[in-house]
Amino acid sequence: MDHQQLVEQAKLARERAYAPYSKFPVGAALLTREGKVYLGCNIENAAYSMCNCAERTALFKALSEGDRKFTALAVIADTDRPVPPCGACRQVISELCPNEMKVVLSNLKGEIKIVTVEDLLPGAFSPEDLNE
Ligand SMILES: O=c1ccn([C@H]2C[C@H](O)[C@@H](CO)O2)c(=O)[nH]1
Ligand SMILES: [Zn+2]
Repeated sequence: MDHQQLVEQAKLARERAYAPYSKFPVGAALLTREGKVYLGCNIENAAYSMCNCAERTALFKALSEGDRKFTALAVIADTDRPVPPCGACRQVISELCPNEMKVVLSNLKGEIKIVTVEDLLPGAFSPEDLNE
């Protein structure tokens, strides 16, 4: 599965977004080492702080199904620039995905920006920082 195909999958996921408050649907597609794709959409709630982003939906689906090895993540929204993940997602992505993994940011205009996990959150707080 190439980056463009992963973006197409993210676009499908976006159609399933539950975003009645922001009216800003987002889709994500997470590729595993074995070639499986987990889709994620944002899911909002009338108690606004309970909203979950598309990226974290995809990651949480994957981990809860037993997958932990990922090779790429695509994200898409109707933005002027390829959609930038929020801070919370950057933190979660940085813990669950390898630093050098590619994250394919995109928008409905067909623009794509490819960054690494490390680019998204340089110097992220990580499990190694916990002194146990
Ligand atoms: O990268 C992003 C940015 C925002 N959102 C969601 C959160 C909220 O539901 C809506 C508006 O912020 O978009 C995502 O899912 N991913
Ligand atoms: Zn987010």
